[in-house]
Amino acid sequence: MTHTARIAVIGAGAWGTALAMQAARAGADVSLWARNPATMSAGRVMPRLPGFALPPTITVTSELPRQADLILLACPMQHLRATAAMVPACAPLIACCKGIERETGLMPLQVLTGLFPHSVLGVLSGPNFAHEIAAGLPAAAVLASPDRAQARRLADLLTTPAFRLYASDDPTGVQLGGAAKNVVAIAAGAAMGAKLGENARAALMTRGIAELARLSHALGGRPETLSGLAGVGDLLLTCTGQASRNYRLGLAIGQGTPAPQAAQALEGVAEGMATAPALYQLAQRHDVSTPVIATVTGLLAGTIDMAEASRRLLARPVGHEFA
Ligand SMILES: NC(=O)C1=CN([C@@H]2O[C@H](COP(=O)(O)OP(=O)(O)OC[C@H]3O[C@@H](n4cnc5c(N)ncnc54)[C@H](O)[C@@H]3O)[C@@H](O)[C@H]2O)C=CC1
Ligand SMILES: O=C(CO)COP(=O)(O)O
Repeated sequence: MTHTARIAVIGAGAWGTALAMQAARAGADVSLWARNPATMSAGRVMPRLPGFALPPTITVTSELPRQADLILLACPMQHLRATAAMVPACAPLIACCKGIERETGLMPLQVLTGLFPHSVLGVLSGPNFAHEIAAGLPAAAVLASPDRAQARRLADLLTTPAFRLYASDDPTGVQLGGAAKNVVAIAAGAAMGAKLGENARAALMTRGIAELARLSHALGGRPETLSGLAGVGDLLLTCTGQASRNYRLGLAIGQGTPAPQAAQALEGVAEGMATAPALYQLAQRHDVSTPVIATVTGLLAGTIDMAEASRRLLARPVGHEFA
């Protein structure tokens, strides 16, 4: 008899809820840890996923897992450390958030490694809007872990025909892709909000990928990862999909709303807000030039406005494309 995998999802935001639904579809026995489980019961519409009712196959709980085959951490990046610290090291842990820790400049796997030095660890990332995953629409993503065989084994636990989870042993490239795409999406949204045109957006996206490539190279990520699902794939989705919160944050800023008000008006977390300054600092520490990330950081901090942002990027010397 084959064993039914027990998957614990920590965090009942949009992404945690959608991942719990996906894990149930993959045949797992699923528990979903919510900070406020009273708002979630079988058949009731889920708070962070309007239009979707909680399937009866998912157990919502305020009890942290004591036994599991896989734990998915699906909280916002800036709460990963505190959330993970509550979880017993009883199973492989996968960080499903995208971003850089503001205070330390660390990526999700680095945060987890500090807390769980002896556990199997990984990250999950890719072009995935939660509401589409919840609806069971076709999608693909990457599960990366330093050990290729572990990555494949864990990815298999969540894979279904409609959700194609590829394995990778380049967590650095995968995490940088997920972090940077949110910052570039703010730039893309701002360009559209300020009516700079589709050409400007395409240029920002492409130059954003060039910044990501330089940063990833400096930090030991592999170039092919950036052309994959967690790199270009997610950047394309987030810079063009109207459902993206980071894109919508940029759109509002481009239309003249100050960043704090624009962020407050959003439903849910826009990770690029905290990640932009963290990524910029990381780039500076490694002597990597990242003008798009620097400009977004200035826009978010309110130290420059949209006109100055545009002026600064356009005033840069035009050299060789891949210099
Ligand atoms: N929503 C999406 O389409 C996708 C989101 N992600 C990533 O998943 C992560 C979580 O995002 P969402 O689920 O969309 O968030 P969300 O915006 O739907 O919900 C935020 C969640 O954070 C929780 N939270 C708030 N304060 C907290 C605290 N102090 N400690 C712990 N948890 C706290 C809230 O209870 C809520 O569950 C982010 O890193 C995001 O980039 C990744 C792929 C898709
Ligand atoms: O990560 C996402 C899609 O892959 C979700 O993007 P937003 O966080 O910008 O909504």
